[in-house]
Amino acid sequence: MSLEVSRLSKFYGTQKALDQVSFSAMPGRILGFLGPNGAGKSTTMKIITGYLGADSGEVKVLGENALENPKLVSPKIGYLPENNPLYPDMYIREFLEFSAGLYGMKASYIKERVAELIQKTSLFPEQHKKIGQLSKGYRQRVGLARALIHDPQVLILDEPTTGLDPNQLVEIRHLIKEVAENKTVILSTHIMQEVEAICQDVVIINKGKILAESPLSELKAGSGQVELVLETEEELELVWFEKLEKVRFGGKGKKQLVVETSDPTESRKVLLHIITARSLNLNSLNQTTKNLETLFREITQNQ
Ligand SMILES: Nc1ncnc2c1ncn2[C@@H]1O[C@H](COP(=O)(O)OP(=O)(O)OP(=O)(O)O)[C@@H](O)[C@H]1O
Repeated sequence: MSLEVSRLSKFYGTQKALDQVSFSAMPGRILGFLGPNGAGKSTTMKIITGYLGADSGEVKVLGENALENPKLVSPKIGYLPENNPLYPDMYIREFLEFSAGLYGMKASYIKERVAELIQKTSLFPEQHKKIGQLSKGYRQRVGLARALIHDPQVLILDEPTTGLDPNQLVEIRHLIKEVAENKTVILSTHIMQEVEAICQDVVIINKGKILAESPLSELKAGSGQVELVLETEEELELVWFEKLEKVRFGGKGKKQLVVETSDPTESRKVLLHIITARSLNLNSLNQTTKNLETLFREITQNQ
């Protein structure tokens, strides 16, 4: 484990923002930190990165106690905060050189490192612009380059793709995936597709409490539930399928039925029996695992 968060609690006044939060992250993997608005994601990230104190609990980064030794730990962490604070009047190169200087890097190495990161984050075409003149996607690249400048082993990214257009979104995700190799990455997001696209592990937080922590594949498989999606030529009625427990119409309306089941073989038999008995024309019958969005809604709404 390169990052271990244990029983972290945090109050803002009388409001408990974090309640015994524990989870861990491993090198070479991207952990999706998922939660609705106000769940406690940014608060957790600010505590890990030393920007905020905790009321109780422990954070260990590469074996070091981050809350007790922030100066020792902060060089090991790269942080892209939610609002990506940058200096709009600075030029990209100037800003990155300035940031590198804050880590006490040698002047002779700074230029080389900045050039390397400009290349890596594809900032090259915009490199002569001031930060204030950049599009949001390019500003995120600068934020990422800034977070990576000291080659940290742990990377904390707070909603790195919020507000990006679909093309920028794909590019930034690709970039995160690329820079994540050999690092431990925690990425907070509301976007389930993002987690499905680039994360191997998932932690779900709601109202300051951890509700799930698992590899993504296990979370999806472990629900034990699959969905059968049936499409017919004719409109259907839910009462015909009352033998099956969880049945609803799908997104396509009354010609599409979704059956949630832990026994797909038996449910498929029942469905086909009804189709035959009612002489309906079957267009398709497919099986899918539950997507993360459905699981997330179930996990957070059952709290
Ligand atoms: N500085 C603060 N003072 C008082 N309350 C705060 C402060 N920062 C956060 N909170 C509250 O703590 C809770 C957790 O907030 P936090 O920003 O950590 O959630 P989040 O999961 O990052 O939300 P979002 O996805 O909306 O960014 C919220 O109820 C929020 O209003």
